[in-house]
Amino acid sequence: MSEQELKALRLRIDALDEKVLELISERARCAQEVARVKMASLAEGEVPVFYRPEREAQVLKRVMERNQGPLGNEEMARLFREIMSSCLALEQPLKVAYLGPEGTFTQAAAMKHFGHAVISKPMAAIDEVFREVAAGAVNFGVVPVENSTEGAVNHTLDSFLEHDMVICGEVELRIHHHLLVGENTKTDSISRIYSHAQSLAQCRKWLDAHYPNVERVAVSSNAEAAKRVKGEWNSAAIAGDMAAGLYGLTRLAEKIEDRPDNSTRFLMIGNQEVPPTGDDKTSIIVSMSNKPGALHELLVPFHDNGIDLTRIETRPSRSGKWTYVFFIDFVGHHRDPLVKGVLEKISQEAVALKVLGSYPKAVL
Ligand SMILES: C=C(O[C@@H]1C=C(C(=O)O)C=C[C@H]1O)C(=O)O
Repeated sequence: MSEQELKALRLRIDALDEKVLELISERARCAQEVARVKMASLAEGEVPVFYRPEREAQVLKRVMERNQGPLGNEEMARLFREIMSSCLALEQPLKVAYLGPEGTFTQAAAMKHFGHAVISKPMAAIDEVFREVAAGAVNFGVVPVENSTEGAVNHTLDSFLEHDMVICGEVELRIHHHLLVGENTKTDSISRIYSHAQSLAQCRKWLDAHYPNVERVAVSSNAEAAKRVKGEWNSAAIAGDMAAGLYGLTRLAEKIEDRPDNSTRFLMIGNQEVPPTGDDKTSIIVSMSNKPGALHELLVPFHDNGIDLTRIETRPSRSGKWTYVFFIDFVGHHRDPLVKGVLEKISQEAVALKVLGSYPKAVL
C-alpha cells in the first residue's frame, strides 16, 4: 500500500473518530437528561434508581440485532457495554462488591456485566459480598453460582438461605486456567500448586497427567494463589489472565482446564426488583415436606405449563437433619401470568417458597 493511500485512510479515520466522539458525548448528555427526569419524577422521600438492568439488556440486544459487521456482535456489544457504563456513571457511579481479591474471575464477571466505570470493592468471602449488599454499603454484589465442569458453588446457594437478596442479573464467563510461576520459581522442582478448590477440580485430569506427585493446596481464590507464588521458589499457581497480569507471572502452560467449554455463571445480587424484558429467567427456593412424590409434585406444574427449567439443585435445608431445599431456575418472569399461576400452584404444596428474583437472560 502506498504512503498516499495510508495517509488518506488515516484522515478518514480521524474524521470518523470526530463524529464518534461527538455522538458519544451527545449520548452522554442524553443520559444526564434521563437522570434529571428521574430525579424530577420522584415522590417525597423516594430514592432514585438510576441503574436499569432491563433497559441495558434491551440496548445491548438491539445493538447485536442491528450490527452488520465487520465487528462481531459480542465485540460490538462489549463496546456499547462500556459506553453505557460510562453514561450511567455520569448519572451515578455504581458501587459493586465482588468475591476478591483483585484479579478473580468474579471481578472479570463484574466488569463484563457492569462495565469498567463502576466503583468495585473486593471482599474476602462470598458471605461478605452478601453482607456488604445487605448493609447497603454497595448497590450490587457479584458471586459465582455454578460451573459447567464442577457444578454448584455451594457457599453461594447457602448464603441465599441466610440473606434476603434479589437477583438482578446473570453473566457467563468462559474460564481459562493457566499454570503460573513467578520469576524466581525453579520450574524443574515445583513441589506445590496453589489454587481455589474449584479450579483445582476443573484441571484435575491435566494435573494428574503432568504433575501427579505435586501437592495441590486449596486457597481462598486463584488470585490469592497467584499472589502467593510471587514470593515462593518451588510453587506454581493455577489462575486466569487477570491474576497473571496483575501479579506479573509467567505462563508455564496455558488453557489447562479439562473441558474446553469450561464456563462459570455469576449472579448480580441487590435489593432492586427488575421489570420484565420479554427474555428473562427466574430463580426460586422451595422446600417441600418429606413425603413420597414431593419432587414430582413440585415439577408437574412447570411441565404442564411448558415452562423450561434451566437448573435444579438440592441443598440441605439447615433447619433439620435430612431435609432439603430445591434451588430452581426457569425461563420467564415472575410477573408473567403463566409463571404466576405455576408459583401459586407450587406454594399450595410447598412448606416454603421464595422468589429470589427475575432478571434478563445474560446478553453477553
Ligand atoms: C439512561 C438511562 O440510565 C442508565 C443508563 C443507560 C444507558 O446509558 O443507556 C441505560 C439504563 C440505565 O442503567 C436510562 O434509564 O435510560
